[in-house]
Amino acid sequence: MVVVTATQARHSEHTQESTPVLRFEDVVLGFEGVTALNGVSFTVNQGELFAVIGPNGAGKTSIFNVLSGVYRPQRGAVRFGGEDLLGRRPHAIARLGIARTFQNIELFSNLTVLDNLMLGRHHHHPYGVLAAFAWLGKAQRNERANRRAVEEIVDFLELTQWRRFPVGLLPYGVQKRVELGRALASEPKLLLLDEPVAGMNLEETEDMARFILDIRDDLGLPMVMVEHQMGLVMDLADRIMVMDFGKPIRTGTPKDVATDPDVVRAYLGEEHRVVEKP
Ligand SMILES: Nc1ncnc2c1ncn2[C@@H]1O[C@H](COP(=O)(O)OP(=O)(O)OP(=O)(O)O)[C@@H](O)[C@H]1O
Repeated sequence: MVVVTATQARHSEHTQESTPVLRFEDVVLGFEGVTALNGVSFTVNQGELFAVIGPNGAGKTSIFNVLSGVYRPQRGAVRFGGEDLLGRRPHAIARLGIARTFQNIELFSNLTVLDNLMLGRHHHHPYGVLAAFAWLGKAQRNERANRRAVEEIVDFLELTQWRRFPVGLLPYGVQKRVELGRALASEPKLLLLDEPVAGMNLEETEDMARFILDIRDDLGLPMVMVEHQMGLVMDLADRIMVMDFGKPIRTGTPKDVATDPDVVRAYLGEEHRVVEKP
């Protein structure tokens, strides 16, 4: 079972102490004359929501592109579980259990919600086409298991009323939720959220925030989130890494980061000082 019956431990305050699932070590990535990442290191712990923030061009998307195998850095190491990710192609990294959502929705707009989610499970078809003919019974059982898993995700993300609608007809916020569901459908071990609330209105943002917290708290799934909306990051993240010009300038809890003078100066600007919550 995928989502609801998953037996992962609920999120606890111990995330900081557990063994990291992801290690990004001294990564350097350059493009003809531009250094996108200049010695970036961080770890993500089991069950942790780790956010990356920074101004435009700071290197946030480059981190995601390295993690998902789109870019290969010139230096450094990236380890996920026991595996070295560098040099692996995107589909091989996806197979290891890293799923990603995109800034711009990447779904099949003329297919239904259910069909888009089924496509998210393509790693879970253990039989090739020929084998499926030979072992039709097993393939059918497999198909039924995939359908059950997809229905659990529909339920978890409250998509029931839209499940048979073509995705292209749905409100933007719901489409972003379907994209999140597609990423969950692959049963990832790490989820990368690329600006999950970009372009959303307040209600859609609040819904998405709730689902992100449910994923962390109910499924214990570690996440890396890039997001511009400072309030959301401060509210949701366990730890935040603040990037500037390809380098982390501070990594810590929202409180640590919000009160760090370098962060306030370099990124937020004095006039945008984050007011600490009581
Ligand atoms: N494929 C590429 N070719 C050349 N330069 C690139 C490429 N990808 C990123 N860069 C450069 O690397 C730097 C970091 O870019 P990146 O997209 O990672 O920043 P970002 O923090 O995600 O910015 P934004 O918030 O605008 O998305 C920028 O100077 C960018 O122009």
